[in-house]
Amino acid sequence: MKRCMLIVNPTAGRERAKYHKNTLKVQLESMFDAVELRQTGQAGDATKWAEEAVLTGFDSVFCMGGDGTLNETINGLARGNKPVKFGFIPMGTVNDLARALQMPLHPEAAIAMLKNCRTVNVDIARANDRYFINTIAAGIMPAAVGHVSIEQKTRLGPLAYFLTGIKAMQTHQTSLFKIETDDGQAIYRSPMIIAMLTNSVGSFRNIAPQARVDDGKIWLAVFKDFNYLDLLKIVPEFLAGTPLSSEFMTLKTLTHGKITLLDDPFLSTNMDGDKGPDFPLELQILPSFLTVYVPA
Ligand SMILES: Nc1ncnc2c1ncn2[C@@H]1O[C@H](COP(=O)(O)OP(=O)(O)OP(=O)(O)O)[C@@H](O)[C@H]1O
Repeated sequence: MKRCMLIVNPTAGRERAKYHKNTLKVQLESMFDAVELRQTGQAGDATKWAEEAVLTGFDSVFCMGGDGTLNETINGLARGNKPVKFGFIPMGTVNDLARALQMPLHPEAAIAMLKNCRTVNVDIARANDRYFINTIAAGIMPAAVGHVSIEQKTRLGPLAYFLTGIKAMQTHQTSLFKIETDDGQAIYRSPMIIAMLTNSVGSFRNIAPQARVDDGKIWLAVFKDFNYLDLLKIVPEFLAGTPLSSEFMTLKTLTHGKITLLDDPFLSTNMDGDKGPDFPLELQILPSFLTVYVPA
């Protein structure tokens, strides 16, 4: 018997799940013998339930929510560590994974897509004792975007994060990072570092446009400090989709590595849009770990 667990965050995406969860359940009932719908009541539920689904022999786990719910569900699947297929209906502000997988961003269209879908294998990565599927970032910009309000997100969408981040960059705060990889170690003073698995970061594709969801690589961007003239050049280019040049960042790939903060013990990280683990970060790619439902 093929069973599917459906995890819904009722608070995600300005509480829109209530309009779509029953349509999704009906669609899943046409694909599986049984569908178990669970609604999260607090942070941590999605991880706990996804792990339970793996350990109790479910065929697939679906989630409906923003990037935070997605990250929690993937953490449960990774902890369970057995092959269980994963599907999701994007309901957040940015939805980087959906963008990277060319999935419809509107919940109705994403549910309809399941009528004609296939699965692909997608990399995830571990950072210390947690897992991510899009990004782990640290520095002045990621710290600022953690404070974007629901009103700003509603009004501006992903642009709310971009504008808040650009404003924060003008404080010119930098941190000293030591980055150790197979190629050796290097020390950088930087306002921001981003380790990413997909080509979509905060909805933009300018940082690592070559990144593929299954390339087995972590793409690490270490940004240079932007002055006012740099920003005048970068912002219009960035909004037009031009890839960011090496004049403004160092981009490298790794399969595993360690990032240590040398001068600021209080810098926090942002992982898939929510608070991530603290430095030092031990990063490890898990190639093609996740089997994900995507458009056929
Ligand atoms: N019932 C609940 N009440 C409050 N918070 C919850 C509940 N269920 C889950 N959460 C938490 O809500 C957090 C935010 O959810 P999520 O990121 O999915 O939506 P979102 O904030 O609307 O999306 P985005 O940040 O992309 O706009 C999750 O990290 C999760 O831990």
